[in-house]
Amino acid sequence: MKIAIIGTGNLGKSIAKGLITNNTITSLYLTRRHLQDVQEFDGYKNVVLTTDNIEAVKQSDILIFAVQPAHFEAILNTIKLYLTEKHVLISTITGYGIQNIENQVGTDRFIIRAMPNTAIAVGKSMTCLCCNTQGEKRIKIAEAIFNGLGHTLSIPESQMQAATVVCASGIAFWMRLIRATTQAAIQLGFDAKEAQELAMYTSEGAAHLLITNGNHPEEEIDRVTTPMGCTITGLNQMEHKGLSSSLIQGMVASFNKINAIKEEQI
Ligand SMILES: NC(=O)C1=CN([C@@H]2O[C@H](COP(=O)(O)OP(=O)(O)OC[C@H]3O[C@@H](n4cnc5c(N)ncnc54)[C@H](O)[C@@H]3O)[C@@H](O)[C@H]2O)C=CC1
Ligand SMILES: O=C(O)[C@@H]1CCC=N1
Repeated sequence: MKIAIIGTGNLGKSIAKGLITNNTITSLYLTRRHLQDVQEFDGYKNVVLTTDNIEAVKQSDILIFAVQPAHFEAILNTIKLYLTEKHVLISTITGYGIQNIENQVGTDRFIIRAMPNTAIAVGKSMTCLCCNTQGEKRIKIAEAIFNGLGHTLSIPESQMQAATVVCASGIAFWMRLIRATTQAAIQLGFDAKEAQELAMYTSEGAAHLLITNGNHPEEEIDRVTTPMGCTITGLNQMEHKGLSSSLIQGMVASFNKINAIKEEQI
């Protein structure tokens, strides 16, 4: 596949790492305004670093846009004259709807919105996908790319904002939970390195139990909570302090912030 990542910042670099590691690229153009910030990709076979978005578009079939929302419109304006029937446009941009993209480049383009997360760098992204009518003819290509770098789910565009919170911001939320677990483990007597090891692999195990067994979390919790035991004592104390409630409220606040970002764009 001939892929370009337009805007190789935090997410773009993560996608590039994933693509290079799983070796699905024929060529990979990485664009950024200042190339010194993407030097880590210099020297990889078939990877081209450039500040020239038009050149990247001309040389690629699949265009993955990973710029900040405020920069997207200007970039689409710059490249739209160079789009041909071969191009599949994949936007990872938060709060920027398909209709906005169509307004820039036309309804006859293959347009897909993808919401991956930074775990794409290690092939473990949960990526939600949606597309315009034309994009349905190319959605299999997007699924192939993102299934190679984790797990995908096709959703209606109306759920994309929620997917951004749950999946993309979700990496940060889970990191904070893992950090808090690490801090507790240190207080309980482990050194910092061991504490993080315990937190990381325990959270991995919990997720894998659900992925493998397909159970509801409470079913797995029931297997751990000995009556009058330490687990239920800890869990109940966490709920008294608002663990579930604060997570839910945080995620709803995050969701509402995307509406504010959208309004700033108008
Ligand atoms: N960071 C994340 O975990 C996720 C981010 N997103 C979305 O992806 C987009 C990018 O996010 P980040 O990577 O965090 O932002 P970022 O700011 O780290 O990266 C954007 C990059 O685009 C570059 N850029 C700006 N104008 C350019 C131009 N004209 N030509 C080439 N490059 C240009 C910037 O120099 C910057 O390196 C945003 O729209 C964000 O909402 C979506 C899912 C996850
Ligand atoms: O924080 C943000 O706004 C972006 C979108 C999801 C992850 N990073």
